[in-house]
Amino acid sequence: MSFFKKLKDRMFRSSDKIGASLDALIEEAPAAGAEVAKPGLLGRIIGREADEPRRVMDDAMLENLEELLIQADMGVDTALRVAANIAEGRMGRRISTTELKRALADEVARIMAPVARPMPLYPKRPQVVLVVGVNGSGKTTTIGKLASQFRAAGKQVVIAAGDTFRAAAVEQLQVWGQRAGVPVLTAPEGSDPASLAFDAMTRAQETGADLLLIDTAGRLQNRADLMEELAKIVRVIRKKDETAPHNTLLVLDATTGQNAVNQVETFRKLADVSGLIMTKLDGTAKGGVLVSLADKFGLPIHAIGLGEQIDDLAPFDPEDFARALVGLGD
Ligand SMILES: Nc1nc2c(ncn2[C@@H]2O[C@H](COP(=O)(O)OP(=O)(O)OP(=O)(O)O)[C@@H](O)[C@H]2O)c(=O)[nH]1
Repeated sequence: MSFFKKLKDRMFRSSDKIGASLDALIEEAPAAGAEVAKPGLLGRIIGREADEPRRVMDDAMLENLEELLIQADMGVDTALRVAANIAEGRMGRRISTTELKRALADEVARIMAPVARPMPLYPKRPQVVLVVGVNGSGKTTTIGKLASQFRAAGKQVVIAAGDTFRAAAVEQLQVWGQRAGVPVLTAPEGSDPASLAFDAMTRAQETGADLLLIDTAGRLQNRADLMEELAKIVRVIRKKDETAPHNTLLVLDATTGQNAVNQVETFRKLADVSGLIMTKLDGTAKGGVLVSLADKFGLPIHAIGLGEQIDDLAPFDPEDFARALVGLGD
């Protein structure tokens, strides 16, 4: 299945997706003084763009557009700038829904293009990938999906179950390891995650593994503890390879909307985040938060999660994402 098809089928299933709101923005009764041209009968039947409803781009419409983008979790700053860019050169003109969607998709794709980058692979063996994020963001699932993809690409992968505080998390990772056909190194519940990371590093080096994926705990209640724990893992693996970790991936749950912005801010203080993976983009109307993140932080978005199955991790394609986000067809 193509990326776009999967995105379109799965992403933003919710009925309040941006596309529907954009349709309503043009079609619904506007504020007093604004003008909407109703489509002719033929236009309604065959749905030609020329016959679509149109609305004059004026201050009221600009304001509606700003509100819509803020509600779509783009964040206030990004929403205002995107709306202003769309209005530029269009003020006083009657525009159709399709024109509005295309203009928005172009703006979104322009913001997203620089951050759409796959996780870089380095000539390092093992390449150490530290995976961070709050509990429930989808770390375990994402590690399983990544392991499976890298394995399918011929890489030898080892997983370290670094969330030693929760037996359930370790068990879940073992299940994903089995599915991906990748060994999962574990340690007794409550033991030191850094010591497990060191053992995993040793094993990965001895066995000539290409990649070592290290899961970490995600409790944010006590930031100082978490920071110390992550710092200790990094210190310990650097005893074996001073350039490690080579990637620090922050896994974010798209359904949390603007909360994801706070998580990036927090985790950037806790660890040297090198890239993002956004999970659960299927079935949420909050995909706009990716635009906000790209605009605010410029961190690479390596992949997106579109479901709970092992092959539901897709590379991030800015144009397809933008079209799916605004509800444009192929
Ligand atoms: N729909 C959907 N669900 C996802 C996706 N990624 C993860 N999930 C689900 O989200 C839930 C949490 O995922 P986990 O991988 O356990 O998250 P975690 O960050 O490891 O959480 P802890 O194990 O609590 O630390 C699970 O029910 C997953 O199946 C996704 O892309 N789409």
